[in-house]
Amino acid sequence: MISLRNIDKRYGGVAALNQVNLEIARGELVVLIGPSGCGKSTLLRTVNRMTEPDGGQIIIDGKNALASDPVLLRRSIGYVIQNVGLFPHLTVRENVAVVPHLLGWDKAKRLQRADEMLALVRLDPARFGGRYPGQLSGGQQQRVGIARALAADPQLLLMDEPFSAVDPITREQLQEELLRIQRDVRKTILFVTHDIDEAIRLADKICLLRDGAVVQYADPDTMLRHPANEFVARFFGQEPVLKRLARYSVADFVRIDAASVAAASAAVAAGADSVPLHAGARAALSKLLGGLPLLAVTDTTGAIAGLVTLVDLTLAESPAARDELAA
Ligand SMILES: Nc1ncnc2c1ncn2[C@@H]1O[C@H](COP(=O)(O)OP(=O)(O)OP(=O)(O)O)[C@@H](O)[C@H]1O
Repeated sequence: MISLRNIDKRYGGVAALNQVNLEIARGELVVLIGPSGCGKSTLLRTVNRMTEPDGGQIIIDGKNALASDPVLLRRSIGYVIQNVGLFPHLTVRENVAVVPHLLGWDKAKRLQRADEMLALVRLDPARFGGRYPGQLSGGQQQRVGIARALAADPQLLLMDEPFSAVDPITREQLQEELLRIQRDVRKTILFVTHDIDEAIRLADKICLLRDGAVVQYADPDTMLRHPANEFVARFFGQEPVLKRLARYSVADFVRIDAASVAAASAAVAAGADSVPLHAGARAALSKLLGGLPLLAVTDTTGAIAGLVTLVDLTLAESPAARDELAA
């Protein structure tokens, strides 16, 4: 889908990008990560030519992107940034319909498309479509940003720290939504973040940059288990097994046999804490590390579905550990 070949970009004496090579397959979600100033945003922005590289080739779907009209190229690529950049004087529905409008779709079609996209990001079009961006929370605005980026059905989506301006709980919800949307619509996504857990949770592949160059490009498991060098190992830090938990939810570990459901019900009746099935495994782990023997797990209706324990999350029962044993 995308081939970046020998991309160079210099600002004065600084090499922001230095011979970057990257192959991204159709439908893959690739996260760019690395220390501040390593070139993540610059690399992302060369793909839609908001930054023109000094050298190298960008091939998108077999076409030379550096030879195409940059305005048309940008319209064909979805783009989501940190503070969304919604137009304050347009309604939510009109904001989502901006690119279809630029592409000349007729009004009925583009408004219908906007409503479909709002529903996709779980904003009720009847309730939110007519509001103005200033009447939404930060997380809701971010959802509108995603709906807008998807409105013209681009195959490629560029996301530059899209979730970094929201609180941690909203951020987790948005990550969950993005994974769900990705299961539904499968786009090729290039995603910049500073957040290691976010990278591990979302990425099919992580590209770790340093001083404008690619240090390692691999799936998160490989990156954590087989860091290419000391820099990669230090960047991802301690406890790689726990970090890999970021990719899993409580549903991957829950015990649902009758005895477990009974034990969980008794624990809740005695005042024990619970987590929903879709909660992240790391969130459950931090509760358990607070000294709880078990956590009850609830389903979408709030009914008790089973339980998880510390052992479930950290030892051989975990999918991560099973992978390790199988490897
Ligand atoms: N317009 C510009 N003019 C001059 N230097 C620039 C410009 N844009 C980026 N740079 C420099 O290029 C390098 C890479 O910047 P870039 O913004 O791509 O890094 P980043 O990894 O996205 O950083 P951060 O994580 O801090 O957002 C940095 O040294 C930066 O100072």
